[in-house]
Amino acid sequence: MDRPFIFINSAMSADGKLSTKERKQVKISGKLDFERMDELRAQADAIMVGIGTVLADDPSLTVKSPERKAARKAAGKSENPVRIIIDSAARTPLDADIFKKGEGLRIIAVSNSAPAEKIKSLEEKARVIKTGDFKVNLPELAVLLKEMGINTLMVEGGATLNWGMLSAGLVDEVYTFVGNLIIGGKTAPTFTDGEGFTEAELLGLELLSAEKIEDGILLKWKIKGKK
Ligand SMILES: NC(=O)c1ccc[n+]([C@@H]2O[C@H](COP(=O)([O-])OP(=O)(O)OC[C@H]3O[C@@H](n4cnc5c(N)ncnc54)[C@H](O)[C@@H]3O)[C@@H](O)[C@H]2O)c1
Ligand SMILES: Nc1nc(=O)c(N)c(NC[C@H](O)[C@H](O)[C@H](O)COP(=O)(O)O)[nH]1
Repeated sequence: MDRPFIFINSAMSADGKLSTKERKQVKISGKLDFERMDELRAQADAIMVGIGTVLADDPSLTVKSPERKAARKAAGKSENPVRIIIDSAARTPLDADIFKKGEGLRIIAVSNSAPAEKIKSLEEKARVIKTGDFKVNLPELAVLLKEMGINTLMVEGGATLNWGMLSAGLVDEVYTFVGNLIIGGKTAPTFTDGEGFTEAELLGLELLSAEKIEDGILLKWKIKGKK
């Protein structure tokens, strides 16, 4: 399948959570890891999050550093990568920060069962791509994104989208910043939620690097496929 190089970059607590049991955003990264994330964003052709993240965090998904934005412009690119929301039912709020902040193309991926009137209102703010009957068909979307010239795609989460991408075999590398805190909670989102693999489907990884950053550790993994 001709698709972009796809990596996930998320921050999780030492006990593997992405946020609290109320899905409240937690500042897990320190200054240096946010800097690292900003650099990853600036180097990426596109950034992708799920609608759950948009509804919980209202992220702008913009590049923060003026130097990085200038470097992108000097290279003839938009100051921000393409920003993509995976949103089966077209629930993205029209006043979401992602529409208000920064220049650059926004893409909302919806399923074929999304309400027509919601799609119509989103089309004034973003390019809407319809794929999948009830939930977004991620493999099909990946091929479309590659055809659009997106060669490097950064997935920032959340928990369910990470599952969707990993279980579809669409992820090449995973970068997890493990922060120095415990969040706990049976219902708190983890790095990978969703249905979960059976013993026969476990996903094998190759450790690429482990690096201490401030009080946390950055683990970089290459996906090897079924263990
Ligand atoms: N710490 C971090 O790095 C980080 C990063 C992002 C999000 N978060 C946290 O994660 C939580 C959000 O995670 P979440 O799991 O609720 O939502 P999510 O952001 O993973 O969005 C998942 C939603 O995307 C949609 N979707 C459509 N097609 C899909 C498919 N094929 N596969 C998977 N999803 C599909 C569905 O509506 C699904 O519910 C928030 O609390 C947020 O703060 C943390
Ligand atoms: N790398 C990272 N470390 C964290 O500690 C944390 N909570 C997130 N969460 C990711 C989520 O997408 C955030 O909501 C955006 O990172 C908000 O920042 P922006 O407005 O997008 O710049 N990501």
